[in-house]
Amino acid sequence: MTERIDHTLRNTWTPEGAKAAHLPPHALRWLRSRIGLAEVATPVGPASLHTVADSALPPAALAALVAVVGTAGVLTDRDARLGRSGGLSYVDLMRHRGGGEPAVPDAVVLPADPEQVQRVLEVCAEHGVAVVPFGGGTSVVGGVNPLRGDKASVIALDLLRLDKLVSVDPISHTAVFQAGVRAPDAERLLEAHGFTLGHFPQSFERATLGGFAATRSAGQASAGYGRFEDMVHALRLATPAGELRLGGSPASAAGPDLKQLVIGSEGAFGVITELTLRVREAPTFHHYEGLVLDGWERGALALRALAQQRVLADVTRLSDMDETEASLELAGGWKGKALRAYLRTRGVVAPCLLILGWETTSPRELATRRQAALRALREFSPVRLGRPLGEAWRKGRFGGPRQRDLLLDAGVCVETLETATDWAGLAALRTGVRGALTDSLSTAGSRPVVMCHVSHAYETGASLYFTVLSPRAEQAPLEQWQRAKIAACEAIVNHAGTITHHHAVGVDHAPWLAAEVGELGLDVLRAVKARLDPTGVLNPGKLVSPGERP
Ligand SMILES: Cc1cc2nc3c(=O)[nH]c(=O)nc-3n(C[C@H](O)[C@H](O)[C@H](O)COP(=O)(O)OP(=O)(O)OC[C@H]3O[C@@H](n4cnc5c(N)ncnc54)[C@H](O)[C@@H]3O)c2cc1C
Repeated sequence: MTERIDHTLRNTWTPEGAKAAHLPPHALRWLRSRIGLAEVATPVGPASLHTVADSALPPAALAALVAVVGTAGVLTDRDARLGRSGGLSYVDLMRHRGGGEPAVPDAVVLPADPEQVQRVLEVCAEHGVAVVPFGGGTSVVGGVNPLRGDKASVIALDLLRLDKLVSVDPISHTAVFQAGVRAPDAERLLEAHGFTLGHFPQSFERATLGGFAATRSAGQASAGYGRFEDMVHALRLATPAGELRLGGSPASAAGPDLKQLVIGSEGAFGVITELTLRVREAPTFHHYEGLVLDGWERGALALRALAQQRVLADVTRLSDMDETEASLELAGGWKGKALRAYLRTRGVVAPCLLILGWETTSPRELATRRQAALRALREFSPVRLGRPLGEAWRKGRFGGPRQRDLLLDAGVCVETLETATDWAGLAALRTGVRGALTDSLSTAGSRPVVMCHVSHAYETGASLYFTVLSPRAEQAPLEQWQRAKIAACEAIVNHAGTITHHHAVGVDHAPWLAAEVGELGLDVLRAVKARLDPTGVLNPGKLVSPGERP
């Protein structure tokens, strides 16, 4: 058995909270002058402040669930339920800082294997109990909100006991995992066999393999290892209508790929219980370095060249000027100042940081790939800053959520959103979303910083990932962000962006899904759900239950 996540931690990333990160005094000064941040502290409130209603699970349903998973497998205590009260978006986190009461499930059910998951779903369908599959609970789109839909009660179906590596096939380079395995545990378990999955999203420390598959996740090294859907060789899906076992061939022409229909179904079609994943030989050579390009337009051209010449590094990440400035200010001190001075001497007026990272099993492969990438970049005149900057990025690659806790404590409205489009439309999409966020969050006394980076580049286009820092409104802080998010979503669909490149649809993006797949497309998804989940118990309000566009 592997290490378990503390799900009762719903208000900070780690038990240490803001103490796990460091914001130097000059960074706070920079924030005050750049966004007009006032001195407000909004600490995490104690869990005891929340009102948690008694469990509404009917006694007959409770007894039937206990019969499947045992008494220890059904938790109805306050802390366990409050611990599955939502994901980890800004809005979720603010609910623990006096921003309103979180919705709480009526029970937490902990099946121990795929067969128990199947039987739990059958019990819930029979008793009309809504089911929210719960992996790492890191959703930032309301994916694990315990909504009841038209049911009187709801359980969080927590997969934490499905934590086993079932088998490894060193010949085919595949590994079978239960769906509740956390990403760091998966890497540890594979390391013993000389393999890696290579999936490193920023939520790596807490998220699970089942959650990655259910949301079509993309890790920081997606250029090298692919997105999560590229890694899924086969899967098992428990549904109220029975079990689906899909995939298993390296490729197939047997009709549309049903496995891909399940990947990204966000718990609305069934519960992924087991995944056969493609694994790769664990790298023995790592090389990360930093470069600077002058201006976003030149940076985007450089990325396109790398992608279309098929010489992307495994990690390829371009920050725009605002993100480069903020990274230097929030981390930098004298080093940041020195770097800026050096870049000025090199004639760079709009520094955009490019991180390139290679992970290989031979030094020769590393050298060949690196040289090919640097050759492709030459015409864009990058300033090479060497390995220390690249290695510093690698070291801090999972630090964002810790720094977020600290910024939340300091009264900052800090949130991210993401999209993608083709290269031809990328500049307009970025301008449109930046404009929407800036207009929505600007007030007489303050203006937000809207930062952007590309961390996933493809031959045909790229993702855009926005991070917003704004002074938190004293009145109605949740509405402040929700207005900005709506404005950004409208800008995304109006500029032909996808409503989500890797965070998934959940509750938050559901009103815009029709703009992407059309009403007929939505009907197709609803028809699939109706066949697999005829009584509609699975994850109500997510993916295929869109409200009106606000
Ligand atoms: C700080 C932070 C950084 C993040 N960075 C990234 C990133 O770099 N890349 C990225 O892709 N995402 C990122 N995310 C989003 C999130 O981590 C991903 O969506 C992740 O895939 C969710 O995994 P999880 O195990 O936490 O799933 P959960 O949050 O528990 O669930 C997500 C959705 O999937 C469903 N679900 C979970 N498990 C199953 C299952 N076994 N079967 C069926 N449905 C299931 C849930 O009901 C829910 O709808 C980030 C989130 C945070 C908070």
